[in-house]
Amino acid sequence: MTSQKTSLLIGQQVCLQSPASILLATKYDVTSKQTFLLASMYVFRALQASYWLPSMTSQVNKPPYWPASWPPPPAVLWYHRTSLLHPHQHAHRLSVQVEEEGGGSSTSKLHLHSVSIEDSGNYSCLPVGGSAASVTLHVSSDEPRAAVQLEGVSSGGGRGRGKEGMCVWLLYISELRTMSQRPVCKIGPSILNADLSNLHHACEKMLDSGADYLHLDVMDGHFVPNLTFGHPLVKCLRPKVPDAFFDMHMMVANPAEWVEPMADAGADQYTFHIEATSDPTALSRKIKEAGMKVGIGIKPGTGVEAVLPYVDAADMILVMTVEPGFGGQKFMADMMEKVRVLRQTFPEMDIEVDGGVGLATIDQCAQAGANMIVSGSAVVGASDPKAVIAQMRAAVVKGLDK
Ligand SMILES: O=C(CO)[C@H](O)[C@H](O)COP(=O)(O)O
Repeated sequence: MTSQKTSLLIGQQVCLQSPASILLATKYDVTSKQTFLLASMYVFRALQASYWLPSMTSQVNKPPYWPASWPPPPAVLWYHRTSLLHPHQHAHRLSVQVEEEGGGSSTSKLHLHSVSIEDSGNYSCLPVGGSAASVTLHVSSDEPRAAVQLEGVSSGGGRGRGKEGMCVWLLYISELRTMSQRPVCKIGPSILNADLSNLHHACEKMLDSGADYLHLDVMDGHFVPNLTFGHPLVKCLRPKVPDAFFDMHMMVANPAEWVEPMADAGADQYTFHIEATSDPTALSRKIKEAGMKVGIGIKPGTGVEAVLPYVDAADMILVMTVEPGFGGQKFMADMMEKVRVLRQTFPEMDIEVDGGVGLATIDQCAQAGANMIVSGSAVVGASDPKAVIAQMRAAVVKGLDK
C-alpha cells in the first residue's frame, strides 16, 4: 500500500490496495460516559492503542440468543447491520480482541480481514455499561484498487458526532500515514553451517558481504532433532559484532523460557514457533516487554491460518521452507502459497522464508512476496557471498516492486 497523500475527513473517499483490512475500535470515556467508535483503514496490523472502558470484568451476561456451547461473550459486542458478529464462526474473516490491562482499562478491537463489498454497511459496538456507537463503511470494487469510504462516525450517549471523536479520528489517520510503508528487502545469512569455532569471523564476513541481519538458529534437541547453541554463545558474540541485528530463530520446545536470557544476551528479534506454545499472544507480549521484536514461525505442516490471529502481535512471520533442524535441505516450493496469502493479506508485513533458499529458488520467494530472506549454505558456502547476496537482493526488490 502506498501512503495516503491527502488528509482524510470523515466521508471522504480513500483508496486502498485490495484486499484491504480494516480495524474498528471502541473507546468508552469513563468521565463523560460517552462511547466513541473509531475506525481506521490500514492493511497489515492493528494499531497499538488503548481504549478506556469502565471498570468491569471481561465478560458480560450471555444474551438469550447466545448458543450454550460457545464461550461467554466478550465485554464488547460488535454488530454488522443487525447481526451480532461471532468471531467463532468467521475466524478467517474477522477477529475481536479484548485486551485487559488491569485497573479497569481494556481495549476492544474488531479486525476485518480482506474487506469486500459484503462488508459494507453499518457497524456498531456495545460495551458493557456503555451505550452503543456506530459507523458506516462503504466498500466498492474499483479494480485493481478497492475504494473504502467511511462516514458518520457517531458517538453514543445522545451527543452525535463530537469534537473529541473527530480529534481522535484524525490522530489515527496520522498514525496510519506513518505506518504505511512498503516492506524492505533484507537478507539474513544463517550461520548454521558456518565454522562455529570461528563464528564471529563468519558473521563479520557476512556483514561485510552485504548482509542486513544475522539469522541465528537455536535448537534444543526436543523441538527439532538437532542441537546448536544457546544464549551464552549469543552473549559472547554480541560484543564482537555490536551493530549486527540478531534474529534468533528459536527452534525450542519451551520458547517462553529463553526470552529474558536472550534479551540479556543482546538478541534483537525473537522468533518462536507457533507449534511450541499454547499462548502466542502472551509470549509475544513477553518478548516485547523484554525489548525485542517478535517473529512467529510456522513449520511446513502448519497451515497459514494458524498464524493469522496473531499477526497483529508480531513484527515478522517466518514461513519455513524446509523441516526445521538442519541446513542444506531441499527448498519446498509448495510453501510459497502461504507466503502469497500472507503478502496479499498484509502488504506491509515482514515475511521471512528460511530453508533451501539460494540463487536457484530466490525468484519463487520473491514472486510470492517474501522480503526477509534467510539463506544458509547458499551464502555461507559461496566463494563470493557478496555476489550471491546482491543477486538475491535484486530478485527480491524486483518481486516487491511488481
Ligand atoms: O532454520 C534452519 C534449519 O532449521 C536454517 O536456517 C536453514 O535451513 C538455513 O540453511 P539452508 O539455507 O542451508 O537451508
